[in-house]
Amino acid sequence: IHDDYQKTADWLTSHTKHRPKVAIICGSGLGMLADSLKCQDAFAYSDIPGFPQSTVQGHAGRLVFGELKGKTCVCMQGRFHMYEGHSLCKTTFPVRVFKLLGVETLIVTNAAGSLADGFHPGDIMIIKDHVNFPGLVGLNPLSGPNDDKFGPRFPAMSDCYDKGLRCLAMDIAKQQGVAGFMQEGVYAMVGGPNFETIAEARLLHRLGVDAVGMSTAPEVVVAAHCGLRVFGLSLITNKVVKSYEDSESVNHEGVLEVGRLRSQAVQQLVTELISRMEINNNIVKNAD
Ligand SMILES: O=P(O)(O)O[C@@H]1C[C@H](O)[C@@H](CO)O1
Ligand code: HPA
Repeated sequence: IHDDYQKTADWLTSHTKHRPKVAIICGSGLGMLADSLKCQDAFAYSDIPGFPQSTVQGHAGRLVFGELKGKTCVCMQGRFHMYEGHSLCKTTFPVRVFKLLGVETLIVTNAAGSLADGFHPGDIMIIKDHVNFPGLVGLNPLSGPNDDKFGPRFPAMSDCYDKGLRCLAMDIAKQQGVAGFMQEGVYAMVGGPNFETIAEARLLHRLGVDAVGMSTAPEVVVAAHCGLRVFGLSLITNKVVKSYEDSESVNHEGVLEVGRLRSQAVQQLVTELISRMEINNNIVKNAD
């Protein structure tokens, strides 16, 4: 299996001069982050050996290499979800490829519905921790024989969202004047693709979940397993309906719409975070 990741990494290394230290996974409607990379090399997922395909609207299906504020990055414009029918190994495949490419920091973004009472659509939540519901019942990308080359059989998950990066992001939000809609909280992954019933929403709320979505946790588990530093952001695109009296209902178009509305704020925050984070960067000259 290690060979499969290595083959993809080798193919990418032979097709771009960029040697990224930071990888970004863009959530629903947040793919524009990739457009701001300079000196781009972009590949359709369908052209990359071993890569799965994106099937969800709002996930373009391109891997973009380039520079952001002088730092070399690789950006997934579109991610893979369990509900698309991919195995968890496939949904997290790019994370191990990034590791083999020399990436040290993974930034994950997603669209999520809020359960916390003080949260509102348009808020940006720094992910402090997650509840991996599929993982709790054995649907875990690390299931099966452990690959010791990536990490240990029983990895700790008690500190998978880097505290230093969380603090830095909050400082940056204050400086950028967007602290008013910044939050920090717990993200829970459910399998999807249906949105939650009211009883499910109430259950999640009681369990202390602040935001719910259908991705991210498996990627972060695989990243933490292989020693990547992780930073995560949820864009709150809707309130999860918790009352039988509430006539509102959520839909994917609405999710994408809030993504468009806040895309610039998310982009500015992530750009500044990358610019200010410490990495052993090695920009390759004359990459075009
Ligand atoms: O890829 P993310 O987690 O941002 O996508 C969310 C969850 C579903 O895929 C979709 C629902 O609108 O957005
Ligand atoms: O309300 C939601 N539930 C699950 N996933 C989501 N992704 C965006 N909004 C939601």
